[in-house]
Amino acid sequence: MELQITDLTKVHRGGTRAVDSFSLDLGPGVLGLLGPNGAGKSTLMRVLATVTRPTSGHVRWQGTDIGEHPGELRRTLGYLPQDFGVYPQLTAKEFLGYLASAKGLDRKSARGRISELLELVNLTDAAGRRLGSMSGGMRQRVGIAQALLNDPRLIIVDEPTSGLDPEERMRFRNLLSGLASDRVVILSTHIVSDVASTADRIAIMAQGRLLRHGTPEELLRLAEGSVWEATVPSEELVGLRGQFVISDTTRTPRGVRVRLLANRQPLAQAEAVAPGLDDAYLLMTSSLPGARPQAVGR
Ligand SMILES: Nc1ncnc2c1ncn2[C@@H]1O[C@H](COP(=O)(O)OP(=O)(O)OP(=O)(O)O)[C@@H](O)[C@H]1O
Repeated sequence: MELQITDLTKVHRGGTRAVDSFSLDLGPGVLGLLGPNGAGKSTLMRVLATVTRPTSGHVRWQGTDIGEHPGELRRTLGYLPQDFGVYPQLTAKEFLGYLASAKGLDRKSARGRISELLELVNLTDAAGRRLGSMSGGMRQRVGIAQALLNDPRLIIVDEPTSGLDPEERMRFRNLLSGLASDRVVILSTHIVSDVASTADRIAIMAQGRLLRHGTPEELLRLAEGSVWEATVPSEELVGLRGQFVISDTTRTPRGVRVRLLANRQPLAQAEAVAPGLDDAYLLMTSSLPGARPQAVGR
């Protein structure tokens, strides 16, 4: 099972180069696609899901070029777009039934599959509830159920945890990683904690380009030696922000505990600490022209 993305570029009408010479090969497992808002993640997901065509480059699924044969991938694709629209008047079961028939499943196998999926996403008891009356988290779970109707081998989910509470997020992440042993799962997000625990590999994207790709451990190793902590009087914080990328601050009775990124020891009292993925991500995205590291989610 393999998805090959080769030199992919998408220029939107109006000239925005949302995806810029992006190449990556993927096998089974969860790929966390991380990038700040506007990095081009949704555009890339839409090209991979064959919703929009690239300006140039190729995507191959099991060796077949999906530009020439989109059906090869569509048959085995589960896609949860960022702006997943629902019909508020339909119940979860009716909605899934409607999509199952749109995907060509016959009535009998659709019925069995829908019960299975409602069970998987923990919505069996809410099967008869109208989508309009559900919480954001419940609707997202209906969204993942619809993406799984055709037992896809390639699952693409775009910013799936926005609007979910922490418990729902965790359940959603566990659900996806449980599916990934024999499927290619791509999860795009700007929230590092969404991918920190579940992704087998992480790709960091910014300004349409792939900045880095590797296992979480490989990305952490790149940040080793660049993360420091020091306690400073709170009035020094503003000055430090002007000089360094600050990855975290915590108030303590003795001042502010600051976590910051620097190539060498930034302050006499600073101690080197082990990097987290938040730090690694900040390090890779904060040096970009026009980057606003404070906007990076945690
Ligand atoms: N249909 C479109 N027409 C023109 N420009 C677009 C279109 N869709 C996206 N863009 C632009 O392309 C760039 C990348 O947007 P995209 O939505 O792919 O990024 P993203 O990483 O998914 O960000 P977000 O998390 O905010 O959705 C942005 O500058 C955006 O304004």
